[in-house]
Amino acid sequence: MTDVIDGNAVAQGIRDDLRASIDQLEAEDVTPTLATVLMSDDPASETYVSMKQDDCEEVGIEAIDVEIDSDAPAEELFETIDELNADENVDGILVQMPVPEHVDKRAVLEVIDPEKDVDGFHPENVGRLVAGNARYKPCTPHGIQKLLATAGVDTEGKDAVVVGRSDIVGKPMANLFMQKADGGNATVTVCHSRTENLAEKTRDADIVVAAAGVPEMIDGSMLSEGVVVIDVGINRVDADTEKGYELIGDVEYDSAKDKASAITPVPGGVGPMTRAMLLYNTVKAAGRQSGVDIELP
Ligand SMILES: Nc1nc2c(c(=O)[nH]1)N[C@@H](CN(C=O)c1ccc(C(=O)N[C@@H](CCC(=O)O)C(=O)O)cc1)CN2
Repeated sequence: MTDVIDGNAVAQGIRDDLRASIDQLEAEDVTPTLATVLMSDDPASETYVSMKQDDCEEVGIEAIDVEIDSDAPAEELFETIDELNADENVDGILVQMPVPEHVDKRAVLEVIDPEKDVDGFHPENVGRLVAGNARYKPCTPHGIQKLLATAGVDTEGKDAVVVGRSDIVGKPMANLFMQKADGGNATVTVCHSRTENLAEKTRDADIVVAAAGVPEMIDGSMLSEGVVVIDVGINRVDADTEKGYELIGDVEYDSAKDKASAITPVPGGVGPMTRAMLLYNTVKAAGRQSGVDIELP
């Protein structure tokens, strides 16, 4: 029997558990506050930001919603970040990615105050993560570690193959898997668009994290019996549905499920965990910046 890992349920558990930490902050008159900044007309990005706002409301995090025209000058975004950096009431700042092409993404990540960088994308936070002393773990790979732990998958000594080398998922995931820490101690292979014989690599894996953004690029023929499959892909493809599209992962679900001991679905797998770990980082940021010593789940 394949364990279909229910990301919605695990994420709900994290949101419920975070209530106790938020209560600890509230007892000291601290309301954790997250500012989301959206500079995009991409419908998927709009959906994610709106879901993040709703999640904040559910758990008692104050959410500030900043929207900037996608064709506004880049300076408008930089000025907004400066203001949010200076605002003592703001604990966390999230600039939804991707930003428009005329905006220098790396410069954006560098101007966010590292203490407020709840995405964990600032170079200082990336460096701390690689050094094994993370301030804020990036939300998606952190969420995947939580999913694996909840599903009882021990990564120690396992062969983990990460397909995709993005700054948001692939690179931090590979780093976390290789660390001498819980959720790490794996032997890690990172595959990408120039990898030759991908199927040979994925067939050797105990754990496959598919994060390439290519619909159904990994199917059952590329996997070994008993593998754990984590599907990060959330691809909108045209379909005859009410919304006009359906969500497809980077994994061909049915054939992969036949091989897997555990697998995440799309939707309802990694996506909700990305959002839950953003709340976690925001509460952590509020604790750090207020000096209130909170316990985190
Ligand atoms: N600043 C950031 N930008 C982006 C990040 C990030 O971590 N920080 N990650 C991705 C996308 N992402 C976060 O914003 C994200 C993706 C998916 C979901 C989600 O909840 N998906 C649902 C389905 C939602 C739907 O109906 O479309 C699911 O999988 O069940 C949340 C966040 C890029 N940008």
